[in-house]
Amino acid sequence: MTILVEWEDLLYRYPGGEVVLNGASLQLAAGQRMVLLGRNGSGKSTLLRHANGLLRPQRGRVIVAGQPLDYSRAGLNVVRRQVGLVFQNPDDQLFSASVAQDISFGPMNLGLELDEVRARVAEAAQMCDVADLLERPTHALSMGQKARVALAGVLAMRPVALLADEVLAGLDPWAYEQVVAIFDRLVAQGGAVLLATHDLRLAEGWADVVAVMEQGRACISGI
Ligand SMILES: Nc1ncnc2c1ncn2[C@@H]1O[C@H](COP(=O)(O)OP(=O)(O)OP(=O)(O)O)[C@@H](O)[C@H]1O
Repeated sequence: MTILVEWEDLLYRYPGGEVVLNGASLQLAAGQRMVLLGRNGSGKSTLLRHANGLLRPQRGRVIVAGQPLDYSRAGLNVVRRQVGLVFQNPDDQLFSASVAQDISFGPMNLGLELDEVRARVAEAAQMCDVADLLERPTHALSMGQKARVALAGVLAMRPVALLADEVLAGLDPWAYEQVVAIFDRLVAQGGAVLLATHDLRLAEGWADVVAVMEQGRACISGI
């Protein structure tokens, strides 16, 4: 079993806040569909934000594709190609004027050729069904459209592990099924998907592994 992302005994306290992660350990393996459950404020997003170095633990370590995270700019560039993180609130993820610019932001930052960037943007936009929105300003989208654009921006980086925070919450049933199919495709290609969610349907019907955040730790659940 190839472990793509490993959280090892993390301790994390937000500046001036309380301890959120306290001995949190979890492994996400290639080919896994994992759901992370837990009450509001239990630390699910905080755990996810450690996987690509957005947060740095005060104790413990994060290992991606066998390498402990390197928090230098170059190191974070490498890890952000491997681990894609979709935020809970798409407004935290969308910055550019247009949808096309937003989806191309990540691939442009990788320094890819323009043709390659265009191909990736077209592919990701088509997968997420936002191809007809490419010229639209991001601020003029509905929440469900924003969520799909944010996902397209992450997919355009072609991550091997995709971590998403409540990404399915605001989607209509049709878009929901479509996004689940995108996750399944990534898993079938040897990647892994971890969804932080309150959606028990996903835990019961979709996940291979269900983890629960409680008291600063992630426990693998039997359900
Ligand atoms: N930027 C921040 N600064 C200080 N405290 C924070 C910050 N972000 C989150 N917290 C606190 O850390 C704790 C864990 O938050 P987190 O967002 O990780 O939980 P969650 O399990 O994802 O919650 P939800 O299900 O509501 O999305 C909460 O008590 C929250 O108030």
